[in-house]
Amino acid sequence: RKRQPTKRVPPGSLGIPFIGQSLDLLWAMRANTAEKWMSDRAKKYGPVSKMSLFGKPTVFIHGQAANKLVFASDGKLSNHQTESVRMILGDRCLLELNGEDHKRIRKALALFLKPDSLKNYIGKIEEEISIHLEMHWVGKTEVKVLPLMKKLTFDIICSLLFGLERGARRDELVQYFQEMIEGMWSIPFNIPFTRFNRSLKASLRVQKMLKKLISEKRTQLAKGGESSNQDLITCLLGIRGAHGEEVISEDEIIHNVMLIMVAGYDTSSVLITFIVRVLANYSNVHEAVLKEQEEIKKGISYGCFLTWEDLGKMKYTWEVAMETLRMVPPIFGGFRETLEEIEYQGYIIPKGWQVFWVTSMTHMDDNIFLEPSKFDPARFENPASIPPYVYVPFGGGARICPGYEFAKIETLVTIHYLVTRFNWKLCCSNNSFKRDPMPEPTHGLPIKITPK
Ligand code: HEM
Repeated sequence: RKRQPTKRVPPGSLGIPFIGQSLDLLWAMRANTAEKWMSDRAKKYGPVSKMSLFGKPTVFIHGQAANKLVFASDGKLSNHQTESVRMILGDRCLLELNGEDHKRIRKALALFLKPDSLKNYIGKIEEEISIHLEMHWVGKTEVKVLPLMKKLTFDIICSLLFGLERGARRDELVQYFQEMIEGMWSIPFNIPFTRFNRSLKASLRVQKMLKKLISEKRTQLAKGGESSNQDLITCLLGIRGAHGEEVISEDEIIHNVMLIMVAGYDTSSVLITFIVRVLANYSNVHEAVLKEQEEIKKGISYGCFLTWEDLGKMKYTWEVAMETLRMVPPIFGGFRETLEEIEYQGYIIPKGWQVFWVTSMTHMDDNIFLEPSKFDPARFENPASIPPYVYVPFGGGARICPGYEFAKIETLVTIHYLVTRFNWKLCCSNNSFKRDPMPEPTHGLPIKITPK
């Protein structure tokens, strides 16, 4: 009788209980060798391997088929964040929801984040950028780009998404918020004086502030005070069911507002910072971006804002952004959890295990992108030529980033103002960066600037 081949879990080691390979990966991220660490594992164990990350057995898969499995198998995989992310952001945020609940909240967020709504906010974004440049760039000879872009994107989020004006309250929120995000990718030991413990405390303070904000917005809404150009919180409070009841619970609003803060702040600021670095490193790219933006500037009358049509003309600038995202994706990768035992490439992935996908594994694959280390925006001249599930800076499938258009608008408008108002060069020749977990250029990318 022929023996059935026994199914095997993938090769690899789960390492020391609970800690596994978490510290190795975090160290590699901080040394900017995480991509190498992952590809070394792939060379050693093949396309599917096991390890233990952030307290859970994990299978690392990569390549086009792996991305397809992660992004298009909603019934077999649930979204799953590490324990630290769940405890800090809350269990009602989109990242933790699946099925109907996930659809309901995404639909609500899309009401605000869809291009038709965002079109109305370009002026408000420009206003924040103008104030930012006057305060932090004009009259300076040297600036650090990353911290400034973080400040700018946080201000844009506060103004557009929360309707929170400049002042002491915004400053207090940013301080707690920064403490909160520091422990998101850490081992969830809730022991005093650890990063994780500080993050949890800061998360409670942020939640308290948001509760108060929501209560104020609810009162305003009841008085009929808000109508057009509403902020995200007001928009979510305004969604009503058949009997006039609120459809999104208060916890859901708080947890998702915190998620949007996190998801929208670090990502876009990193993208804009790395575009600034690209423009300093490649004069031909800088010239082409400047030419495109100067043309658009000529068409804007004095005192008027950029329009949706103007953004549509920024084709080359967006190709530069896409190539920057290919080479330095802000999101390193992510996790899913198996809802049932899955068979993949001859191995089984047991129920309840984490599946780990990594963005750069297809972005830097020379079978997909020729000469992947070369910066070449022309790869994106015809986006339809890029095969599915290989270019994934915004993820894919049902969980593809809902903030894509928002990120695109703030990036294009910021770059428009930076290139048309300033010249710059890098202060340090060191082009390296670390991940924490977002990419951070050395010293936050100091540059010397001169006004045009
Ligand atoms: C350059 C900027 C950005 C990048 C590269 C980016 C990247 C991503 C990626 C890769 C995912 C999917 C993660 C997964 O499948 O596990 C994601 C999800 C998400 N992003 Fe973004 N993002 C950006 C900006 C934004 C902005 C500006 C917002 C909000 C205003 C936002 C909100 C979200 C949310 C809410 C999710 C969760 C979606 C879900 O689970 O259904 N992102 N983002």
